[in-house]
Amino acid sequence: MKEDIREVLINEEQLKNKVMKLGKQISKDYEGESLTVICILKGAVMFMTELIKNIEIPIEIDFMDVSSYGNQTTSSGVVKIIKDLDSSIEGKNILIVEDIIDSGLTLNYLMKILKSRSPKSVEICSLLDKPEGRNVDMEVKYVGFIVPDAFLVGYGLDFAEKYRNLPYIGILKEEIYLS
Ligand SMILES: O=P(O)(O)OC[C@H]1O[C@H](OP(=O)(O)OP(=O)(O)O)[C@H](O)[C@@H]1O
Ligand SMILES: Nc1nc2[nH]cnc2c(=O)[nH]1
Repeated sequence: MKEDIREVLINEEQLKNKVMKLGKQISKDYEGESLTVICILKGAVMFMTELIKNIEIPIEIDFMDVSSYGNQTTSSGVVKIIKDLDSSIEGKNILIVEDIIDSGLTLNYLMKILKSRSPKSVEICSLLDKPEGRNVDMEVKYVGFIVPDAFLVGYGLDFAEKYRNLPYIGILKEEIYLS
């Protein structure tokens, strides 16, 4: 796997520190409130499990799986729900946890669906934000790192389902996804 990585963009230490900081901020912002954390499968799994260890208020978790990329490196623009939430979110504070916002199409679609279910509030926490890729405007309350316009893998992010278990965020060599 390592030989397919052009450069380590964010190392384990940087990830750990940032996740800790985000967890503290979320704990402070939702103090005295209840919170449901929604993990968007599969890319956000590693981030979400680390993040919730750093959230110090009681939370519930739920999972949703949507896909717009398939095995491609650019969004198809068509977002498909593969797995919906298990529970109702009516009247609840919702925090959507994502690994990356690129075109914004996935979250734009998700926000519309979740807001139509009458939650008390919905906010987004994304580990990575790639503003150069954006096709739709998106308000993101919590962002870990602003990243350049390159295809990233590791810490949950994949290319064709591979590299998710790398403990850092790396830039994938172009010859891997162009071949
Ligand atoms: O802002 P966008 O351009 O919509 O891209 C962001 C989405 O792309 C990735 O999901 P993917 O469909 O690859 O599924 P995965 O999380 O299961 O890898 C990522 O996890 C985000 O959900
Ligand atoms: N793995 C991965 N998935 C993405 N989805 C949107 N942008 C990216 C990216 O850079 N890497």
